[in-house]
Amino acid sequence: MLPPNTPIALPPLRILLVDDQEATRQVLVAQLHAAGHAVEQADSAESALTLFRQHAPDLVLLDVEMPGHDGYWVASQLRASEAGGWTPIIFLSSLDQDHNLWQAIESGGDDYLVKPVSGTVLQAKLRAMQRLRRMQNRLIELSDELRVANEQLTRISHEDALTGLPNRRGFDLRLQQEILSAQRDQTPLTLVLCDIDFFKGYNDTLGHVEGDACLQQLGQLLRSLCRRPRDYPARYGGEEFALILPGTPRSGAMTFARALLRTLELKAIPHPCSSIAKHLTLSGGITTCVPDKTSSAEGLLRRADEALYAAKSRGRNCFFSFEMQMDTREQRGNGRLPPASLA
Ligand SMILES: Nc1nc2c(ncn2[C@@H]2O[C@H](COP(=O)(O)OP(=O)(O)OP(=O)(O)O)[C@@H](O)[C@H]2O)c(=O)[nH]1
Repeated sequence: MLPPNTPIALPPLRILLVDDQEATRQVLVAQLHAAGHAVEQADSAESALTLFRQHAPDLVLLDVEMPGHDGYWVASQLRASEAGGWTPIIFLSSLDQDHNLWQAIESGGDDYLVKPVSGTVLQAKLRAMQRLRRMQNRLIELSDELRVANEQLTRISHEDALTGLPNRRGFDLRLQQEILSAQRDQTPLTLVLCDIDFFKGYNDTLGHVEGDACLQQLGQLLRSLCRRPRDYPARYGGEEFALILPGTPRSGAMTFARALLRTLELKAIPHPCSSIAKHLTLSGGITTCVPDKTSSAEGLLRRADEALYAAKSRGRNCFFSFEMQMDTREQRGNGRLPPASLA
């Protein structure tokens, strides 16, 4: 605990001193320097505005009577130039009428001292300003911390904790944005919904910990297949994943799905109780459109979900598209081999 009269150490101020009288400035500068403050000097209204812009001082000491524009004008200009900010202004004037003080405060000043100002009064006022400055800095720090915390919160709230992929919330937001963007550019937009086949059996046989690890592995695989910067894989919920593929036409979407199935085949994640393969497989629904004003996220999701249902009914381990009127196996039947990746 400090003894009662020990002055608290406060950070020095960067002060803009505005006065047309050089002799007055010299006296004040000596006092301010003695107290450890840094001073910029302006001898006119115009140079005050210029130095204020250049140096963004912590405090302005402002004379009232100057040739040309007076101190009141300077104060109102400074206030107008500070969007959302507030640099303290103390008027120093030999005018001692009440209406002078009133006008000074009305023009944007925070305090008014009548010249000649005693050294003690000036130092006391500056210490009060230093305290305010310290508080202001703390508020800026706190609001920065709050902004960072908010950003983290937004990121976390849009992320699936298990796979690290965007979650349903993040996905819904992105889908809205991509629909608007594709609508504006009149480019095709593909939405893919995929679902692990017989995942209940996987969980029931290997347990939920293994089930979770499998979902993580699939999340990584989907991420690695999304090579284009705006491709967006997400965990839609449970064992369902969704992919937004902007600028991807129907044929491209089919190629992507075939590559995905092929990669899964090569990875061969063992699935002990699938009735269609020894390894983990996916079924998927694809929908592709060039969105118009009637297109909606709900409409696209409904269509992709119906296509997913169709893929399940067609025996699983395939992706179906109503727009192509075929699934990935039928396309394979065209004689083209599926690529292992989409490099
Ligand atoms: N381990 C784990 N399992 C999950 C998670 N979310 C959903 N599941 C499981 O995923 C399984 C989904 O089962 P169903 O909806 O019956 O579908 P399915 O067994 O994959 O059958 P089909 O989709 O018809 O091929 C359920 O057993 C859920 O418990 C998760 O976060 N972790």
